[in-house]
Formats: sequence, C-alpha cells, structure tokens
Amino acid sequence: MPRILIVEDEEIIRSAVRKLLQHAGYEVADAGSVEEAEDKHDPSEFDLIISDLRLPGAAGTELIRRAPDTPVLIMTSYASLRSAVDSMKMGAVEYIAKPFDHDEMLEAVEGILARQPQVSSSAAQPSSDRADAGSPDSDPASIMFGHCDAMQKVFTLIRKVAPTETTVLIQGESGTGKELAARALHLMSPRAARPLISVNCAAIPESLIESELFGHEKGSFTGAVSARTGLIEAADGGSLFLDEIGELPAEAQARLLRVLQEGEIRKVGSTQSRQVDVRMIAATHRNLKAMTRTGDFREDLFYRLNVMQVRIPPLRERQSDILGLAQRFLQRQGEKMSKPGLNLTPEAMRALERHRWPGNVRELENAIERATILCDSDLITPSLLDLDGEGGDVNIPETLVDGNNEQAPSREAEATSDLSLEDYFQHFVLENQDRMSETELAQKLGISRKSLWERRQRLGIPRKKSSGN
Ligand SMILES: Nc1ncnc2c1ncn2[C@@H]1O[C@H](COP(=O)(O)OP(=O)(O)OP(=O)(O)O)[C@@H](O)[C@H]1O
Repeated sequence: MPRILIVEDEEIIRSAVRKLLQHAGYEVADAGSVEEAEDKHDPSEFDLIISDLRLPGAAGTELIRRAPDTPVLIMTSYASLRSAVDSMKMGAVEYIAKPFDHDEMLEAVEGILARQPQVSSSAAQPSSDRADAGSPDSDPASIMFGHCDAMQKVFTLIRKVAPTETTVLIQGESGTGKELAARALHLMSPRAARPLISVNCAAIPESLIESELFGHEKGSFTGAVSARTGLIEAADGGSLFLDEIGELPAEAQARLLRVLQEGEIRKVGSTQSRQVDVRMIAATHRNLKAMTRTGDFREDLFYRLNVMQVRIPPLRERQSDILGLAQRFLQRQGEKMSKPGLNLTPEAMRALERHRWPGNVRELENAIERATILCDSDLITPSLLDLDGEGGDVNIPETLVDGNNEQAPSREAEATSDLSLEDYFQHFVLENQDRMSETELAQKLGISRKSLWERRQRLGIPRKKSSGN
C-alpha cells in the first residue's frame, strides 16, 4: 500500500486530505511543518509527499531537496502559475492549486504514483534515468473517454506521436478535450517525469505575455523589478502546452519561432540566449492556416507548429460517445455529491443524443453536474438537464438563479434573479475570483477560459496579476 506524507500547517486542510487519502486506501502520515515532518518521520521512506508551499519555517519545496528520490506534490493557496512554476523548477513533480476538489487530488496522487518506477530492492534510479522512463502505463484511453471510430483514430495517433519529439498542433472546438489530449501526449512521452507546463495564451494580458513566456531581465520594462525566468525555461526537459496559440501577439510569435528553430530562448531585455530542451504542443480552435492568409499568424511559425496535427472532433460528430461520456460524468458527480446510483431516464438519454452540443464535452459535463445537484431522486430527467435553454454563450446555471446551488454563496443567489447577463457575469467573477482559478470560474459560468478572458477585458475587470506568489 503506497505511503503518503502530508505536510500542511492548516489543521482543517491537513485532516481533510488525510481522511480523503485514507478513505482511498493509502497509508498516511502528516506533519504541520518541514521540521516536524523530519522530527517525526523519515520523509525519504514515503512513496509520495504532499506539501503546502508556504509553511511556518522551511518552505514545502525544501522537502524536494531533503527527500530527493520521493516525488513531491506541491499545494499552493496562491492559485498563481508563478509559484507553481517555481516549485516545478525546483523539482516538484506536480502542483495543485487550492481550493482543489477531491477528484482533482485523487487524480493527481494516482497519476504521480502510477508514473513512479516500481520500488524494488535495487537502488532508486537517478532522476535522469527516471526522466527517460516514460510512462508505459498511461494511455490516451485511460485519460480521456472515446469509443467512437473518430476518437479511436485520435488515440492511435497520440500513441504513435507521443514517444517522439515532434511538435504537435491540436485542433478542435472549445471544450472538445484538447487539453486532455495534450496531457496524454506528455504522459506517454519519455518526458513524463518532467514538467508539463500549460499556458493559455488568451488568458495572459498581451503586455505581459512575452515576459511570462520568455522571462525578463531586471529593469527591462517598468515593473520588472527583478529578473524572472519564463515559463518556457521552466518546462526545460519537459513539455510546453500552448493553448489558444492563435491569440499569441506578433512579437511573441517571432520569439517562439526562434525557440522552435534554434532551441534557444532570450529573455526580454537580454542580449544572451540560452538553450532549452522543450517539446512543444500547441492547440487552437481557430483556423491558423486562414489566419496566415490574413497576416494574423506567421506562416513560418504555422509550418513549424503544424508538423503533426491531431484534430479532436466536436461532440456532435461523436454521437455514439454521448451516453458513455454522460454515464461517466454522472458516476463521478454522484460520488462527489454523495448521490450514488443515479440513472438517466430513457427520455433524458434521447434528449442528450438529440442535443447539438455547441460547448462540446465541457457543456455535457456541466449539464450533468447541474442535473446531479438538482435531482431529488435517483433519476435524471430531461428537465433537470435543461438542454433547451440555448441562449448566448453565458449559460447561467438555473440553480444559481433559484438559489438552490449549494456551491454558490447564498447572497449570490438572492441577488442574481434580476440581473442582466453582463451584470451576472461581473457579479459572479468579482465574488468568486479570489477563491477560484480561472478554469473553475469559466466552468461554473459554462463558458471557455478564452471567453472569460475576453469578457473580463470588455467589462474592465481584468484578471488580477498575482504578486509573485
Ligand atoms: N474525451 C473526454 N473524456 C472525458 N472528459 C473529457 C473528454 N473531453 C473533454 N473532457 C472534459 O471536458 C472539459 C473540457 O476539456 P478541455 O479543457 O480538455 O477542452 P479544450 O478543448 O482544451 O477546451 P478550450 O479550448 O475551451 O480550452 C474538461 O473538464 C475535460 O476533463
């Protein structure tokens, strides 16, 4: 039975994670600080350490140095990519942003343990060997669901291309599973034990994207008070997933081309270049080829990225997968909300099959989540799925309007019924942005992260830049 050490100073979180993992069958020990962990236990004897980043005394990342052969999963309350990236650079195998839900934590733990070489009596492998070990256990079919012919073809392509160094361009509408496909490509590659850094090019303000991706030297622009490593460098040895690549501004496109051509990055404000070894995976819902014709996307960059193309079909072209996906989400949501044994009525199944699914798998996932919250018996009916309310792209969960959603603050619900969509959007984002990641906000609103980002710009509520951590 795998042994896990939790290091977290907040008692409530520590005991919640401990119970969750014990319930899932792991043997768990815990401590409130790095020092206590070392006094009470030998961290290197565990199969996995899960640690908060900020702790009284030494930081959680210190455990990476003190137990070099044990994978460390870092939890950070500051849902900032920055602190997570810094942890990855120091050798953490993964990070998870608080607040996380139970499924996310269990998935992260299972994924890390599955990727570790089986412990044997021989000495642990040096980390460089580990990086080459790949992840033979992972398969696209275990990461994403898809029985239809089109998805089987996608999986075959992923299996073939993943072990290579080839740059991959994933194309597909919003919500089709491009990010999952990128994760599968990384996990099945020899780089699986190294970081996968995911960047949504649409979600980073244009003025900051170059410095975020490539890093900057101190004083290279107003506000650059210290030198900073970019996300590409942080992915060194691993993979970089550039989501919404079509939104990359022209200057950043030129710099990225250089990385792809020469394997070199130059920080903003620097005259020196540095070699990096990064496998590039890009995704877009746009027609990049058409964008090259209008001059919105560099043609040379397009050809560099488009070495291998994986197209994820929209859900309406995967008719035979709809019910399988729905059952899978129903089971997951049922477990999460302690409502086991939920079933779709035959009418609900027909409604799911008839729907056009403009928001693809994400929309289906949201519909099932909403129905699971609302249902009073163990039968999911068409009215609970509420598939007829196709208005704009902001999909207000009825539960919020009715004030029945346990997950939303009650005053939120009281206030929403008279609000316009824009007001509702603004209200919801302002209320929840400090405790939810952009992905969670977008999911709750039923829109893509790109759409969230665009609306933030339009309504003048840009995402707060976190202050370093
Ligand atoms: N084949 C699948 N099996 C299980 N879950 C899936 C599948 N495809 C997508 N999902 C789920 O649907 C949601 C959207 O997927 P994902 O974020 O990968 O889509 P995307 O194409 O990257 O979207 P966007 O372009 O808006 O970023 C996620 O919660 C993901 O877990």
